Amino acid sequence: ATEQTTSAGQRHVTDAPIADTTNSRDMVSPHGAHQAGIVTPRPANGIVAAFHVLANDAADLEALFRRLTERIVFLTHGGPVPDADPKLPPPDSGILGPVVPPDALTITVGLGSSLFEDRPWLAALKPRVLQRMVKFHNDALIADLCHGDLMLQFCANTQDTCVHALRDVVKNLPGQMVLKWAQAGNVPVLPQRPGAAPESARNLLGFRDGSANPDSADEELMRRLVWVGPESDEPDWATGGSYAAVRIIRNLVERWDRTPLGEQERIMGRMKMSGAPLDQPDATEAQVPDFATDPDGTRTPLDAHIRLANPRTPATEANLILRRPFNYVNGVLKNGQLDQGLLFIAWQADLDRGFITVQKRLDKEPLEEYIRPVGGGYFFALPGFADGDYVGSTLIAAISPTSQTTSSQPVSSDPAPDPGTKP
Ligand SMILES: C=CC1=C(C)c2cc3[nH]c(cc4nc(cc5[nH]c(cc1n2)c(C)c5CCC(=O)O)C(CCC(=O)O)=C4C)c(C)c3C=C
Ligand SMILES: [Fe+2]
Repeated sequence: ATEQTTSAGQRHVTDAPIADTTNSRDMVSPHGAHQAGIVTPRPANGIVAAFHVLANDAADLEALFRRLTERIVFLTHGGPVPDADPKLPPPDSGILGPVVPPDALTITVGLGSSLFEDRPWLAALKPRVLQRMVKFHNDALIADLCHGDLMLQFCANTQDTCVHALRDVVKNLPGQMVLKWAQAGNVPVLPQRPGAAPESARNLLGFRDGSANPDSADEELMRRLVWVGPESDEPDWATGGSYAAVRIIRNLVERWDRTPLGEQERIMGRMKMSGAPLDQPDATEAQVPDFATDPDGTRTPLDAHIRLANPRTPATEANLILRRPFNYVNGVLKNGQLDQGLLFIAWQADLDRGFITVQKRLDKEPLEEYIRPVGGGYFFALPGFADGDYVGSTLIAAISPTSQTTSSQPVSSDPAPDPGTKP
């Protein structure tokens, strides 16, 4: 490294990258009626990590949730790391230095269907439409990249902060959960022109992604589309939660980059550079397409991605989802192809009505030739928690004392007890 002296007389290593600290003091509260990281603004970086949970009874699960909450509260607020004793492993990985910045970090906790199904004392409390993700038409699912008892979504201004938080959780909850898979991603931060409407970030197919997303700042809309409400058919403990559909979707970028621009635009249903809908090509990405006056698909093909995903009929209003994806770049596959894609994350109040219905409409779409879903899962994001409370407390409170008396029995994946012996 070359060194130079700054005007303040300090030595400065010029070829060492210096993290952009402009926004490192941004703090997103982890507390509230809903967990952070769902309708809070999406920062530039994210990681989704899925875990096996080792809890065998309600007390174990409560201890896990309480420990996780402690880490979430510390990491999202930031602060000095504890002093290290040279004779012991350091309490912090040190990646972010002696003071952890909040950096807009959010950590969102979701539960997979296996957590409930594998534990008789939890089974009755499973959210109504929480289910194991099953294969869709174009999926080539890799078992090691799918499902999980518990999912954490980390979002922050920098990837270092997400990595630091993941390492912290893994280190601080040994014996409570074991990492199964993780996928990192980011969205390009575009320079915003002063006074101009914000523009959506681009995905790795080069298109703006997010143009027609429901407005996450519209509380009434989010109440309808994203949050499980008290009037729903869900168990009471789930009020304030939300369903996540996570999909790791490879983009076959070499093939896409050799596809003519006009074909790319017909596949998506939007102009590549501006994001305008094809039926109003001189408009902006904010323009709403008018499919009703184009019933034969002359302007927007009937099988265009946006037309299938959202036909914009009164009936399909119920299927709207809140997308919060990240792009991922994983290097090179064994066959020499670039391993890049979309870490698709969508939030909804009802998984069947939302993601699953939309994905069924997208099955066999022309875009399938250029994408391959390889992983992911469905998770239920726990309701929010107040300062002093812990994430998952409503679920723990709902576990009936009778089921807890049998709770020391092993989970179903362990050998069944000998029927001839008394517990
Ligand atoms: C099942 C849900 C969806 C999956 C999976 C999905 C994958 C996927 N999408 C793109 C690129 C774009 N999608 C766009 C819009 C869009 N996509 C979905 C759903 C899924 N996409 C919806 C509901 C919508 C909104 C439709 C509308 O309301 O008009 C767009 C257009 C811009 C935008 O509105 O965001 C792009 C571009 C890729 C590359 C991809 C898989 C890799
Ligand atoms: Fe899409």
